[in-house]
Amino acid sequence: MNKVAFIGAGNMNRAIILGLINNGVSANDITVSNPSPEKREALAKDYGIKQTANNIDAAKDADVIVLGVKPHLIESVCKELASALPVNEKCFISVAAGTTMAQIQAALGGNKSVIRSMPNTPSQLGLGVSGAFASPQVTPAQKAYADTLMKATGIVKWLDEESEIDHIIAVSGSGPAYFFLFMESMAAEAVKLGFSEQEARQLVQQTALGAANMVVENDISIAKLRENVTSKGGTTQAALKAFTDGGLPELVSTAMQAAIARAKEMANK
Ligand SMILES: NC(=O)C1=CN([C@@H]2O[C@H](COP(=O)(O)OP(=O)(O)OC[C@H]3O[C@@H](n4cnc5c(N)ncnc54)[C@H](O)[C@@H]3O)[C@@H](O)[C@H]2O)C=CC1
Ligand SMILES: O=C(O)[C@@H]1CCC=N1
Repeated sequence: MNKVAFIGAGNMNRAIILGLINNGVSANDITVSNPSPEKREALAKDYGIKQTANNIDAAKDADVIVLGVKPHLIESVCKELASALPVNEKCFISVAAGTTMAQIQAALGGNKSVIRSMPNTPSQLGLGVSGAFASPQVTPAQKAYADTLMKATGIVKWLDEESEIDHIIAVSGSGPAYFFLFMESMAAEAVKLGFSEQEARQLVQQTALGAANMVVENDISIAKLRENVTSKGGTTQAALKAFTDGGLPELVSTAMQAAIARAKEMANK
């Protein structure tokens, strides 16, 4: 079991493909399909993987098929593949938010091997997080192979309940965008303070990188790391008071619950 097809050459599949290539998966074992040529051709040119406009051609020799199209297209892509391929022999990994196991299996024509995975875009750096929930039909060999694939892009958390996928979405699937918004806001203020856009980006990205690495490298709580920056009566305390007075912790909770609610709403379309 070593051939993998990616249906869709968009942001998420591209991030996973880059993660796999950077971790030594052979380009010969990877095929990507996408209706329009630009993104799939760029992937083929840059990384040597195979590409095609035809989903069935991409998937026919694959052991694992990663479904990386927008949620509203997952069912039609599954029906297309099931109409032409022996889907009992394959393992499908859907990365879509808000498309349920039941919907995917029904579109594939029954109880097939399906894994719902929720990755995130830092997968392209090998720094991704993937939550994964497997249907009972997934064999131990398929699960082991899917685990290896996902681990090439970062850490993997296997889930016991499908509903936990929505929680992974709220934390790590959508999570990079929360940090990007925060960094954008800091950079915009840095520009207002007189730094050039390039300087502002450099200051903010290095601060974020340093803070994230301090969390990774130090075996102490994140709260303690925050306290270590916060001199009593000093500048950080003044800034943090503005955040808490403005309701930042509650707002983070509201935002994450909104992501969960939206995932459920998408599933009930
Ligand atoms: N972008 C992210 O950070 C994450 C996205 N996801 C999931 O990944 C999936 C894809 O999202 P993105 O990559 O952001 O979207 P995207 O729009 O960047 O990529 C989707 C790609 O699918 C292609 N496509 C459209 N119809 C197709 C078809 N019939 N057959 C093959 N390819 C087709 C499009 O041309 C496009 O290149 C979604 O279901 C989303 O929920 C999951 C986790 C994180
Ligand atoms: O925004 C979305 O719906 C997808 C799922 C998680 C990240 N991007």
